[in-house]
Amino acid sequence: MATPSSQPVFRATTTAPVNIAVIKYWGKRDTTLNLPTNSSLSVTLSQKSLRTLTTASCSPSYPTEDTLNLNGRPQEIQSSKRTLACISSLRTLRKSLEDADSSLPKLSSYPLRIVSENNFPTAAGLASSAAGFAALVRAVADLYQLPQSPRELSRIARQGSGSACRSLMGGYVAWRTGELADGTDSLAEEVAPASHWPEMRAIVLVVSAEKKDVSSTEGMQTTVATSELFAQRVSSVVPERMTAIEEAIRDKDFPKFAEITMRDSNTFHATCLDSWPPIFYMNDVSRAAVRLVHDINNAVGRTVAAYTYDAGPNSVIYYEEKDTELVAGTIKSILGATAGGWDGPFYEPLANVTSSVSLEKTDPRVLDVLKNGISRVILTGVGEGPISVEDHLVTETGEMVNQ
Ligand SMILES: Nc1ncnc2c1ncn2[C@@H]1O[C@H](COP(=O)(O)OP(=O)(O)OP(=O)(O)O)[C@@H](O)[C@H]1O
Ligand SMILES: C[C@@](O)(CCOP(=O)(O)OP(=O)(O)O)CC(=O)O
Repeated sequence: MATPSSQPVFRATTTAPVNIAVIKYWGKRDTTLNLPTNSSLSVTLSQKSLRTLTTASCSPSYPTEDTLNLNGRPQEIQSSKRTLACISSLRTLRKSLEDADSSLPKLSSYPLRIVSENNFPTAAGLASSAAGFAALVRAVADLYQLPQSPRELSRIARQGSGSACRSLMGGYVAWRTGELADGTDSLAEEVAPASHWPEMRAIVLVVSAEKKDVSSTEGMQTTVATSELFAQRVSSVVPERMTAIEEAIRDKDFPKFAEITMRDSNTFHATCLDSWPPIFYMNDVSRAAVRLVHDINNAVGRTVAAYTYDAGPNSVIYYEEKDTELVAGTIKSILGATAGGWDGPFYEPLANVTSSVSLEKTDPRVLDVLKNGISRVILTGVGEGPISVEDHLVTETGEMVNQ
């Protein structure tokens, strides 16, 4: 795939983070535009542990079709309406810049070569689509030197995967459902930067890195069509929780943040169970982690930990740095220091942690299920949005860098 050196190759590379919602997006009111039935709110996680790296490049010398290579494998993007929708919106914005300034190179007319890698399992409930589409949109927008803000770009990333619109920003991010039929007001916005509440930590208990049975897209449509609980979630439960959790974030009120987070995860999974046929994302290991978190909070006498589950069995447990020993230390005492492959940017401080909460009231079977069921533990925390880097996955002459 060598490119003649006389032809220029334009490149831009970015990293993008995953985000884990504390008020869940579940349900679409428009499947083509990918518009949600309710607002949602997430915490962007540090890219020191989980991140997508994407290079967008274009050249007049590339073969005619746009291409995307993910983790070393060519993807069928011509049949991926979502990827095509993102690329087409970005190209239209570039074209209008070129129409207004004839001195600009005609990048919008060149084929794109996009190369991406996720440093964690794809399609396994670790929000790869969120980081992946956010990185794709940010990288192409940078390549095209678009002036649009992350908020404006979130409208485009949303078409790739709803949750991706929240990964264009760091910290605490809301995706407002919007009211307009064309979706122009359905955008993500930063509620607070990571620096407002940098003490927020997250421990990810990887229960399964397998591809899940029911995709989020399919699962949420079944829920919208069949769950009787769902209407109430959308009309009153989520709007009240959005207001309350934004107050909790503003006041850095962890117990309030934690209760809303756990309740919203539970309500979301209740609507899955109430779907017809029912959808199960949590399993015995997930439920054991729920029990553990409640036991830790009871033993400590205040709420120090909050679980949440996406469309899969993996637990994400939020806590504040000051409670690292009580939360991460206790989990380490159950799983062992090395069992489960602990890693992440916040692991080092845990190396010497010995104290933990007494779990004498916890059913020993819960501890066994956790010990046997968790394959990996990632210690991370709130982090920044996409970062522009020079670590290109496409060479100056347009070839893919060997990964
Ligand atoms: N780096 C990437 N670049 C472009 N697209 C990606 C990238 N990573 C993932 N995707 C897209 O996202 C899809 C996976 O999304 P899916 O929602 O099934 O899983 P997930 O996001 O890992 O899990 P969940 O949404 O439940 O947390 C992939 O099949 C691919 O189409
Ligand atoms: C449970 C969730 O993680 C669902 C995420 O759904 P997706 O964003 O993956 O769905 P699509 O828009 O169909 O791609 C909750 C959340 O992240 O808010």
